[in-house]
This record gives sequence, structure tokens and C-alpha cells, in this order.
Amino acid sequence: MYNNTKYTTFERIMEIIISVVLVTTVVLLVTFFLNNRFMVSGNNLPGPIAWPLFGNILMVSKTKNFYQLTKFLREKYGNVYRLKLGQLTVVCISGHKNISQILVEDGENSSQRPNWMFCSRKIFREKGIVWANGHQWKKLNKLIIQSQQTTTFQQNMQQQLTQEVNELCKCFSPGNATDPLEYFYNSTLNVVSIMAFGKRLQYNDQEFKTLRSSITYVFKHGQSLGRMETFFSWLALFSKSQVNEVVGEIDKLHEFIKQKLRNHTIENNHKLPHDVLTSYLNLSESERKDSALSETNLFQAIVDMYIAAYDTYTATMMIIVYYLLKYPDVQKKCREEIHKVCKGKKTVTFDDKDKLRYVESTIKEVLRIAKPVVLAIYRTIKRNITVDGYNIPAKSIILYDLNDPQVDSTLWDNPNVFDPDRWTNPQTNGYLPFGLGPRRCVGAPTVNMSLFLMITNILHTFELVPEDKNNLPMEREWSGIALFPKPFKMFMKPVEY
Ligand code: HEM
Repeated sequence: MYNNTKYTTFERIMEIIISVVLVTTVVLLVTFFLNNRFMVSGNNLPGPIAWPLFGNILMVSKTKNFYQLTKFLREKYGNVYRLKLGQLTVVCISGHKNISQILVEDGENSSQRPNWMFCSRKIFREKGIVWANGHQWKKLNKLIIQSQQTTTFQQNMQQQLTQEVNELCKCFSPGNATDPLEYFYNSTLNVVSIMAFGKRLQYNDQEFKTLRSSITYVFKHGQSLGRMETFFSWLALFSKSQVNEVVGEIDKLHEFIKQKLRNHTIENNHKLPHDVLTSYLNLSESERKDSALSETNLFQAIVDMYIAAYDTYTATMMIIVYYLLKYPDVQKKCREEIHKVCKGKKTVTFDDKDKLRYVESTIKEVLRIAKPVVLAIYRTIKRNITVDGYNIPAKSIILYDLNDPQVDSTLWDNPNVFDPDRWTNPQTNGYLPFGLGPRRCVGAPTVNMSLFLMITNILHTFELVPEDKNNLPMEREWSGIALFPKPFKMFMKPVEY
């Protein structure tokens, strides 16, 4: 009886051990199979030791600042190295020569997005512009670029942005030090709303609040680096409900844009295109029959614009204001120039741009040295290439370092010194805040215009004063997309002139 019980217990333990071994083997085999579906092989790329299954995920998930980690690994492995993130092989590329080679000389090969990745397939459903390739990308890119080129677009942008700056400034009271971050997020959404529908929205309207909450949700939960399914697609089996929630928010955004399109159609004021929707309505019937320009693709392209702008534009506003607080002499010089050129004018307009050289140089210099966006959106390559002597196989995920050429001492004198005057002799080589090659930021013309109008109009009427000038650390915080300055508060004091 006693022996019998002992035998049964032993048997049970063995049963458990065998089950665990079997389950582990099955999981390993499945992961190995999935791994190999996406894994690139036959390369001589250096990189940190990759653990079975996880690769370098533990290292990446432990870091608070992914960009800082890429800089550290670059020191160790050089300008071209690889990271294994679950089933993905990510190749990180630095160095102006390498970046120009891959994005410009080999631009056609490298202008692909990895549209087979989890977020692209399951969340964005291969619609829109960011995750599109080929014909669909070309058509949407052309539509957005061309709509920004019309005079009516620029006039409307200017008029609406002037209102936006007025409303933004009302959020600050002269006696209270305020953190501008949340207000800048609001303005970012309005810059895209003006581009897309021709009008800014009122911050207190329910429409605006719903828009902001949906965009924030999709931004937070739809980022490839933030979702484990990007690296282990089988995890999708367990996260269906949250993915459905993100998709639900995207569908709500499509409905919102659809309503705007209907209103534009009814107003029938698209003879003079002043936003992306009117440019779309101006396309011929046959052009709109092209599935690349279907309404769903248009709606998703506008959602993509909101998401692409959300952190990038906000971080840029934050860092420009931070530099103006950190360097009060530069701020003073900017304001003096504005007051001299715009004497007697209530607002600064885009026509003043050529005369406001110092302000323009200051914005450029902040974008050069302070790199709000440092790693561009994932790219992939159609064909194998050799960069810096390393073979990069087709289908690798490519991440390139935008900041590196901007502080390259072979291209810039004293690259780490903040010096707006260096732009007296404009330089384009090695200046790439919006990326490079065919996949460069599609919103760049509007960003340049709106940063100029927002900064000049703020400085025209207000002096920006830090709450604590000794507490403006240079250290930056990584949001997953952009580098933000550490939180700060400032006063906006009305100026007399
Ligand atoms: C200062 C603010 C901004 C910066 C620094 C910035 C920078 C960038 C960068 C570096 C890329 C990736 C380019 C590449 O893959 O090589 C990009 C892509 C993109 N940006 Fe911006 N961006 C900004 C604001 C905006 C705004 C306001 C919009 C609104 C239209 C926008 C729309 C896009 C889109 C749609 C893409 C994807 C383009 C494509 O895949 O073809 N961006 N941006």
C-alpha cells in the first residue's frame, strides 16, 4: 500500500515533468518556425549576443531611452550593426555616407515600409500612407504634397494658424508659471486639422476632445516598438480584445473624417483647394476610382498624419521654447528682429520670412542640434545591399540615425555648439530633421511654415521666462518616438514695443 502511493506520486511528478518538457518543445518549435519566417540570414553583421527566442528584447525593454541604447551599441559595434528582436532582425545604420547611400543613392530599394509587421497588418490594416508601398504610397504622397503647394492652402494655413496662436497664448496667464506640454499637443492636433479640413477646432468642443482622446489612444497602443506582437506574432492570440479596441478608435476617427468630407462636399467650396480634403474632391472621377485613392485610404492617411505629427511636432515646439528659455540672449535677438521688421503690424505673416533671417536660423539650429526626432520610421529593403562592407539581406528592418550627420564634425564646424549664426551661410548637406530620400516627411512644408508662424507670433507679443532658470537640464526624455526636454514651467509676459 505504502509503495503503491509512493509509486503514484513519483508517476505524477514524472507526468508533470514530461508535460512541461513537451509544451516547452512545442513552444520552441513554433517560435523557431515563426522566427525563421521573418529572420534574415547569411549576413556578417556585428551586434550584441542574441538569446534564443528573445534575441535582444530583454536589453531593449530594460532601457528607458532606446535612442541612448542605440548610441551605446554604435560605439561598441560601429556604424552598421544588428539587433535581434524576437522574430525580427533590425539593422541600425549611422554615418552620413552610409545613410546617404542607403536612402538616396539606393532610395528606390530602401523606400519600402515593412508592411508585413503586426501593427501595419492588424491595426492599420495596410491602409493609408505610412505603411503603404508602391502605387498606393505614390498616389497618397502626391495628393498630400500637392495640396500643400497651392497658394490657397498657404493663405488658409496662415489665417487659421494666426487664430491658433491667439488661442494658445490665452491658455497662459502672465502671473502663473505653466508647463506648455499639454497646450502644445492641442496645437499639434490643430495644425493637422487645418491641413486636412482647412479649420482649427476649439479646444473646448466635444469634437476636439474626442479627437484628442482617440489619437492619444491609437498613438499609445499602436506603436510597433511598444507592442510585443511585433516581435512574437503568436502573442496576437492573447491580445485580441485590446487590438480590437485600437481598431475601434481608428474606425471612430474614420467616421469623424468621413463627416468632414461629407460637409466639404455639401459646402462645395473645393474650387479653390485649401486643404487635403478639397484637393481630394478636386481629383477627377476616374482618379478617385483608383483603389489607392479610396475613401478608406484617404481617411487612414489623415489618421496617419495626426499620428506622425503627434509627438514629433509637440517635441519640436517644446525643444524650441526650451532653447529660447535657456538662451535668453538668442530670444532677445529674435524679438528685436521681429519688432524691427514687423513694426506696427499686429501679427507676423509668412511674407516676412525672408526678412526674419535670425529667427529662421534659430529654428533651424534647434532642429539641427537638438534632434527632436532621431530615429525615422522603420524601413525595409527589397534587395540585398552592402553598406560599409556589411551585407544587409532583403527584408531586414532598417533604422537610421537622423541626428548623427547633423553633429558630424566633418560636415559642421563646432557641431556641438548652439550657434544660430552658422546659418548665415545656409547648408543642406547633413541636415535631415525630416528624413531623406523619397520617404522624407510628407508634412515638412507645413511644419516649416507653422513652426515659423507660431514661434514668431508668440515672441512678437510675449517674453518667455523660465520659472527656474537654474533648473533647465540638457538631459532629454525618450517618448518612444521623439526626445522631449525634461518638464519645465515658464511665464509668458506680455511685451511692450
Ligand atoms: C517637426 C515636426 C516633424 C518632424 C521632425 C517630422 C519628421 C519625420 C520623419 C523623420 C519621418 C520619417 C521619414 C523616413 O522614413 O525617413 C516622417 C514621416 C512622416 N511624417 Fe513627419 N515630421 C514632423 C511633423 C509632421 C506633420 C505635422 C505631419 C502631418 C502631415 C507629418 C506627416 C508625416 C507622414 C505621413 C510621414 C510618413 C511619410 C511616408 O511614409 O511616406 N509629419 N516625419
